[in-house]
Amino acid sequence: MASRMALEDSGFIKDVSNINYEKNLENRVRELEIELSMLKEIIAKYREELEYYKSQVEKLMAPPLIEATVIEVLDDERALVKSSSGPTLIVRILETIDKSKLKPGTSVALNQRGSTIVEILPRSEDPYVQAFEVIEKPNISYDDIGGLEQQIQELREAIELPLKNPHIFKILGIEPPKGVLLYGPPGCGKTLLAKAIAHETNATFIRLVASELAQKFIGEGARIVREVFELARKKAPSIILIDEIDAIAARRIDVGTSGEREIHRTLTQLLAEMDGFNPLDNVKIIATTNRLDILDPAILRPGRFDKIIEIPLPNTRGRYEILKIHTRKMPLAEDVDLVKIAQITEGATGADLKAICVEAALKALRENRFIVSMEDFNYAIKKVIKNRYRPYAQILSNNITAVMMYQ
Ligand SMILES: Nc1ncnc2c1ncn2[C@@H]1O[C@H](COP(=O)(O)OP(=O)(O)OP(=O)(O)O)[C@@H](O)[C@H]1O
Repeated sequence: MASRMALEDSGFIKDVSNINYEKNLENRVRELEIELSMLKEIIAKYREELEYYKSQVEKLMAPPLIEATVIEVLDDERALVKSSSGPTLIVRILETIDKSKLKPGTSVALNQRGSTIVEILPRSEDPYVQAFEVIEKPNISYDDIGGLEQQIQELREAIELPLKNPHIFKILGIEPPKGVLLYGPPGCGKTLLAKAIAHETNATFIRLVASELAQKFIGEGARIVREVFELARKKAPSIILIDEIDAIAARRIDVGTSGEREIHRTLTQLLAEMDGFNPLDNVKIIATTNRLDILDPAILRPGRFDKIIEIPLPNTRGRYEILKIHTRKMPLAEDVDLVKIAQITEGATGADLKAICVEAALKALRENRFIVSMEDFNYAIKKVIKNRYRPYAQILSNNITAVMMYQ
């Protein structure tokens, strides 16, 4: 007891409790600092959330924008558009818009006054863009087409010559065909030919898939056909490609259902558009079909699709030419014999031959080789045949004899 009193007198005990007290305080300060920084983080998070909700409210309160489709970009500041409400307008382009993305057919949003393009809409939201595709100048040339020399010649006479030298037809007093119908099995180069013709004539290429008009754009077919011809005239010289025309132009026994009536309206509009322009205008129409036999004779009348060209399955020489094109940039091993491949792929379409080349190259790549061998091609032929055809491959020792049949 006496010693404690002595310690107290000396101030030692007081010092010890002071030290503890200060330590406690320091700890508390540290705790509070941690709490403070946590609270700051929480506040920042709430601020962020608040900003987000504010922007959402602003968006909800903003006036609606107007949807439109670009017809033509006039210069850096202005474009011609067709607004979804009907009229064709010349509008300004907001400075922040990436002008390289504005093309005929691009779907855009106009501000509420309909005076300025303020946004480029994603492709999938635009029914027009899905309904037809516009390519200013396709980069396919005649060199990219294997075989089909005679068909190319006929197309050049029917389309390229009147587009490039209309006066020749005037001098001779004859009318070139307005429309050309290409028919034959799928994947043999019909679309490719149409694109090549557009390329060689520097024409705008507008592709309309008729089956989509009939299935996806119900109730809009006739309007879309009208718009396509309007656009083609504005962008002339132009080539309109109507793929799978049988979807809207098949012979019909009766047009009873509303769907049938709608398809008939689309066809009527197409025929009216074709009848309405001069054969020497700068707009040409190419249609394709796999089913010539089911077409309504009305579309084959003079002044409509009065030139019919068959695009058949390629023969051996055609297959060789197509293989040469699709292996043009491929490093081939010495044992690769394209003539042999052409001989054993009877019945293959151009699309099949392309698939065989791609498949062979992929096999080499999978095996870390940068050179494609005959073995890769043999594998690819079997694979493509197996995927697309019924059992037609007979493997005879090291040789493959593939007999392909068009389904
Ligand atoms: N004669 C050919 N020369 C080179 N490649 C070809 C040829 N035919 C087809 N191909 C290849 O096959 C692909 C498909 O051909 P394309 O789209 O022109 O066929 P299509 O006859 O229009 O078929 P579909 O009737 O299905 O539309 C082409 O992109 C091309 O790579």
